[in-house]
Formats: sequence, structure tokens, C-alpha cells
Amino acid sequence: MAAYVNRSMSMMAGDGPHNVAILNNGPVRVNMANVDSPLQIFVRAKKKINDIFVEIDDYVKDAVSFMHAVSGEKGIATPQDVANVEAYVSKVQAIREVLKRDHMKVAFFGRTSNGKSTVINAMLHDKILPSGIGHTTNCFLQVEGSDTNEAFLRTDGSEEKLNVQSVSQLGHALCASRLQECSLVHVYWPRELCALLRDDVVLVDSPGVDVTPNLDEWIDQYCLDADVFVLVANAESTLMVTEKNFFHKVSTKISQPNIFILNNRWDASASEPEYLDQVRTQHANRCVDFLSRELRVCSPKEAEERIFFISAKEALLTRMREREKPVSSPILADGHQVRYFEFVDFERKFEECISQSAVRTKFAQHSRRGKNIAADVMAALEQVYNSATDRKTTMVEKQRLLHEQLSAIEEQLTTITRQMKDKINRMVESVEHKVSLTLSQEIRRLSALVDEYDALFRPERAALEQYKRALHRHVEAGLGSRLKKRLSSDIGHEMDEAQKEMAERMYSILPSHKRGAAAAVIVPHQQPFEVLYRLNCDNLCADFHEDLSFRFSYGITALIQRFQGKHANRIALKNPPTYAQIPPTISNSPLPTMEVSRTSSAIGPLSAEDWGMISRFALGTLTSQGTMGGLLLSGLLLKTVGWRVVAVTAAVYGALYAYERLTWTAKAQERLFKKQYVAHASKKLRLIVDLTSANCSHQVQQELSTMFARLCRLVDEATTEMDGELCEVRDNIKLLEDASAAAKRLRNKANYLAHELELFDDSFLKRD
Ligand SMILES: Nc1nc2c(ncn2[C@@H]2O[C@H](COP(=O)(O)OP(=O)(O)OP(=O)(O)O)[C@@H](O)[C@H]2O)c(=O)[nH]1
Repeated sequence: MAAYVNRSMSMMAGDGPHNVAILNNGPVRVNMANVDSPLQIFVRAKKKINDIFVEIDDYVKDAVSFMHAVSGEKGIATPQDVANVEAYVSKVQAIREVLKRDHMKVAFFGRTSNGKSTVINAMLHDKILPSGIGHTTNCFLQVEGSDTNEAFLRTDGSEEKLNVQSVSQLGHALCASRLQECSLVHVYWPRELCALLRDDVVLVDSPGVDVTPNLDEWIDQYCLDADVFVLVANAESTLMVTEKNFFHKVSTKISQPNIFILNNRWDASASEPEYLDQVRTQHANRCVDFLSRELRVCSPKEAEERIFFISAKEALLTRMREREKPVSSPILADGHQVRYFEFVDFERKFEECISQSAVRTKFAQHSRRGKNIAADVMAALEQVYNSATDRKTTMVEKQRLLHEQLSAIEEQLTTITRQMKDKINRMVESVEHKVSLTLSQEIRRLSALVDEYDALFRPERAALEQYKRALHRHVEAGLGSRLKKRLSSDIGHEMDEAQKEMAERMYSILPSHKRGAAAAVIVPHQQPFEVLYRLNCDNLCADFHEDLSFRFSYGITALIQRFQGKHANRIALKNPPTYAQIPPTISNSPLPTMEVSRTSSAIGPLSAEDWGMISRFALGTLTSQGTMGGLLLSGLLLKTVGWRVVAVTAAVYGALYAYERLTWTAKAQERLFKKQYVAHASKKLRLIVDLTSANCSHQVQQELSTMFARLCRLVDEATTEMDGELCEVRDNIKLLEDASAAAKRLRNKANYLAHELELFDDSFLKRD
């Protein structure tokens, strides 16, 4: 008892902000300005968790966008991963919808006429719900804040707005238009007119628990989500079994319900002051016993804090006066202020309790679900992050290998190119030497080749020209076939070997998967290598003019020439060689003209001009002084050896002449012709030895260089392809880096959200 009195007295003294507000007597908005209301805990918690869920919503949507971005062709996230994360969008949306509707709900129960509606009206500072003697409230009436700040009604399941005055008919048991007792009417009241409504408190009035047998149905329909139950008892009597039964049922369906007991109509005690304390103690003990021992919903000490002795009628009257509203019975009984302050004390305790309870029961599960969603999405992102990181590691390794391969190819290509260049140069020199040697040897056996030619020889000019042309073809064909036979297989073999080595060396530097393709591109030679050259005897021997006139072997000119030992120069006397007459044997000769000129001028120790001079001098000497000299010589011989010897010698000389003259047949002329031809052709062929060998070596060089160029092109194609691959790998790495960075960022945001929810728990759920 002393505790209750002290509590009331301290309230009277204006202890606490709530009191101050009421004593200041502001007409309507006194409580509205009370920012320290315990209800603000719920309001702040709701705002906070709502803000967190806005962030969670954005986060999940960002995660879905990200998952879409890294799925599909990129293949970092699977379609299943995307679907898993996507499912959270609707889940978060659903939680946000529930959050919007989350409120603090208090349900008032008690026997008929105990004053439930009057208590609610007093709490709302206005006479909103119907009240009166007898059975008044016929159905459940839920008072909640109106979002549009207008007052109206709505029956459950209907969208129609009804006039708020009609609550007197719909909810009144005595009206013909009343609803069924299990029906629910929503009464929307402007939030700005009441702090409770503004702070999301919903108050539910009920018919008396003594007028219906359907208590279970009531509980199932309207009580399961209630944060606080208020049992409005009649202080003029005592707690009844019907009331107790109802709360027994409640406590079986709801774990640890928050129950307040208001001993209403305490104003009646003013008329019997002598038993006031005893009655109060009796009621209080019974209530404490009921809550702590019977229902076991709280300890006896806690129960003491939840039992109040009030007069709802007086509280409503006081508040109506404050708002300058007309009241029916303006006279208040003694001690009304104490009872009023106890009512205010009840409101304070109720607000604390409902706020904490609603925060715990409603937001704890949201917070838990928020953490689960953040953790699940984070796990999905972690998976994507790991996948991106693993793939990046693989790609970086691939990039390293490609780099190494490219560098190795470049290095080896440089080495091989140098070696192949040396090899080609060596081969070119070798071929040049071989061709030169072989051609020289073949020139030496040219007379045999010419001798093999056995066409009919006739000294007439026309026949002789025809014979000469045919002999050209014979020499061309014979020399050509022999050179081909001797050179082609030999050089061809060397070429094949060189090309094979070249190909093998180049294949070895190609990546293994490119070798097959390279092998298909470079087909080995089907035909053996052939030295290509064209021997044109028509050009080569264009300046050949045979000399088939009869010459006695022992004639003076012949003897002089024999003495000089320069028989071969007889033709040269008539046709000294000129540089211009050296025909090109291969049209695309790589040798410069000067080279040829230099080669062709090196005929012998004396020049052609020198030889002409000497010959002319000798003949001149013999012909101009012949008569005189012959006479002198004849006289000298006759005197020295005698006329017999001279006669015999002359006879022999004449016989020799006659013999040679007689044997000067077509055959002899053919022999002479061939001899002159061989001498001329040999000399001309010798002039083109260097040119021909240079051409052949050039052919070899071209063949090998072309082959090498093709191989280089293959390597180049392979490296270009590898460069492209490298670029692709680099792009991939960049993409994977971006993906893993984004996954990491989102993953960190999940941590941030989980941390925010932890802070929320610390601030609102773990409060004592
Ligand atoms: N003297 C006195 N009368 C009260 C008090 N509270 C309510 N009454 C009156 O009791 C009667 C019934 O009040 P209601 O608020 O309608 O009671 P109720 O519990 O809602 O009744 P039902 O709606 O029928 O269940 C009304 O005439 C009120 O004026 C109070 O504290 N003191």
C-alpha cells in the first residue's frame, strides 16, 4: 500500500517529464511534444530497422544485378546462383511490407461495464468509443492512427470508409445495426490528436468476457499478435472467474503475455475511506497472486508494478476538460488527482512495456531474418568471389605461360634465323662451286659430245647453217641433260635435307597445338629439286664462223703458225672476241654486266689486238720479199745439198701436198668444223661458267629463302594468334578483377549490414 501511495504522491509532485507536461495543461498537443515517451523506442527502432531494410533491399538488388552481370557467357556465377539471390528480393519486399504494418497492439479485456471503453477513451484523450451502463460494446473495436488525418470507420474486409459517428451504432449492443460479437471494426483517428496513435499504438476494445462462450475464437483472431493485455477489473467487486479463465486461456496460447490489471472505478472508494487501504491491499494481493502464482507470467515484484487503482471516468473527464470539451458530470470525488496520476503512471508503465515488448517480438525476428539474408547473399557473393579469384589465378598463369612462350619463340626465332641464314649462305657457296666445277668438267668433254653428233655434213652454205643449228640443239640437250643428271639429284638431296632441318627447327619453336596445322601447310617436295638453267647455243655461238678452206699442213703460213704454237688463234685472227658478243644464258642473271665483261676479257697472256699485229707482220714479211728470198734460198740449197736432194725433197713435198689435197673430203671438213666449233663453244661456255653457277646458287637461295619465309610466316601467324590470345586473357583478367572487386565490395556491404543489425540488436533488443 505504502508503495502505491508514494508512487502517486511523487506523481503529484510533478516528478518526471510526463507530469510536467500534463500540469502545464496544454490543451491538445501537450503529450505530442513529449519526445521522451517510451513509445519512441519502438518508433525509433521501427525507423531504424526500416532504414536498414531499405539498405538490404538496395543491397539485394545490387547483388542480383551483379550476379546477372557475371553469369551467362562470363560464367562466373551459375544460373542457380542468380536464382538463389533473386529469391531474396521478394523476401525483403515482404518483410518491408510487414514492417510498414508493424505496430504496438494493446487489447483490453474484462467483464461488461468494467470500463474498458472508458479507459481507452481516457488514453485517447477523447470520447471515441461508445460507453455506458450495461452491455455496450458489442464487437471488437480497433482504434488506430489515420494516415490521412481524418476520422473514419471501416469494417473488417471492407474498403468503405464510414462516418466515425456510426461507431455508436455498429459497436453498440443496443443498436439494431450492431455487428456480430466476433466482428472487427477499424476506427481510424487522426494521429495528430493523440500521441499513442501517432506512435503506432493500436488499441483494441472487446465485448465483456462474460457475454460470450467464444473466448478461444477471440484469442485466435485478435490476441495472438497483441503486445500487451489490459485486464480492466471492477475495483468495487473483485477479480471474477470469467476474467481469470480468459487469461488462463491467453497464457496457454501466448508465452509470457504482458498483462496489466486496472482496478477501475476506484473513485468509488472515496465514499468509503475507512476501508480504502484494506480493500486496496486485498485487491492488490489477489491480483499479484493471480499474475505471479496462477498465470506465472511474472514475478510478484513485477506483478506489483502492473497493478493500478484508477478511475477511467475521472481521467477521461480531466482530459476532456483540458481540451475544453463539454462534460456531463463536472464534479470529481475526493482524491481524484491521486487516482489521475496513478492512471498516468499506468500509461507510462504501459508505454514502456508495450514499446519494449513490440520491439522484441516484432523486430527481433526481422533483425534475425535480415542477418540471415545478408549472410546468405554474402555466402553467394563469397562463392562468386572465390570462383572469380580462382579463375583469375588460372588466367594469370595462362598469361605467364603465353608470355614465356612468346619470348621463347622470339628468342629461338632470332637464333634460328641467324643459323639458317648462315646455312643458306654456305649452301649457296657450295652449289655455286659445284655447278662451276661440273660445268667446267662438262666443257672439257664437249668434243666428245660434239663427236657424238652424226648428222650428214655438207659444206654448202645453206646445208652448213642447218647442220650448225642442229648441232646447237644437240649440244644444248646433251650438256643440259648431263648437268641435270649430275647436279640435280645431288643438290636436290642437300636442299631436301636443308628444308627438312629448317622445318623441324621451326616446328620445334611452335606451340605443340600449332604444329599439326603448320605441318599441313608445308608440304614436302613431291618432285626432286632441279637446277634450272637455259643453255642457248644460238646466242652463245652466234659469232662462230667456221673456216673450211684448204690449207696445206706444211705450207709456210701453217709452219709459222705451228712454230708460234698458236693454232687456235687462227679464228681469233678473223673474229677477235668482243664483250658484246657474250650471250646471256639465263635471262634473269644476277651478275652485273661488269662482272661478265671482266670475265670475258681474260682470254690469254696477249690481247687479240696484239695477236693481229704479229700475224700481219709475219705474213707481210713472207709475201713482199718472197721472190727475192726464194731465189736466194733455192741457190743456197742447190749449192749446199745438191740438186738431187732438192729434187727428192720437192717430190716428197709435192706428194704430201697432193695427198692432203686428195684427202680434203667432206669428212675431213666435218672434223675441222667440229674442232673449230668445240674450240669456240668451249671458250664461250667457259665465259658463262661463273654466271651459270651464280644463277644456280641464286635459285637455291631463292628456294630456301622462300621456304624459310613461309615457315617464318607460320611462326608469325602462330605468334599473332598467341598475341590475340594474350589480349583475350588480359581482358579476361581485367573482367575477373572487376568481378572479384565488385563481389568483395558487396560482400563487405553485407558485413556492414550485419553490423548495423547487430547495433540495432544492442540498441533495441538487448536493453534491460
Ligand atoms: N464511477 C465510475 N464509472 C465508470 C468508470 N469507468 C466507467 N464507468 C462507467 O461505467 C459504465 C460502463 O463503462 P464502459 O466503458 O462502457 O464499460 P465497458 O467495459 O466498456 O462495457 P461494455 O462495453 O459493455 O463491455 C459507463 O457508464 C461508464 O461511465 C469509473 O472509473 N468510475
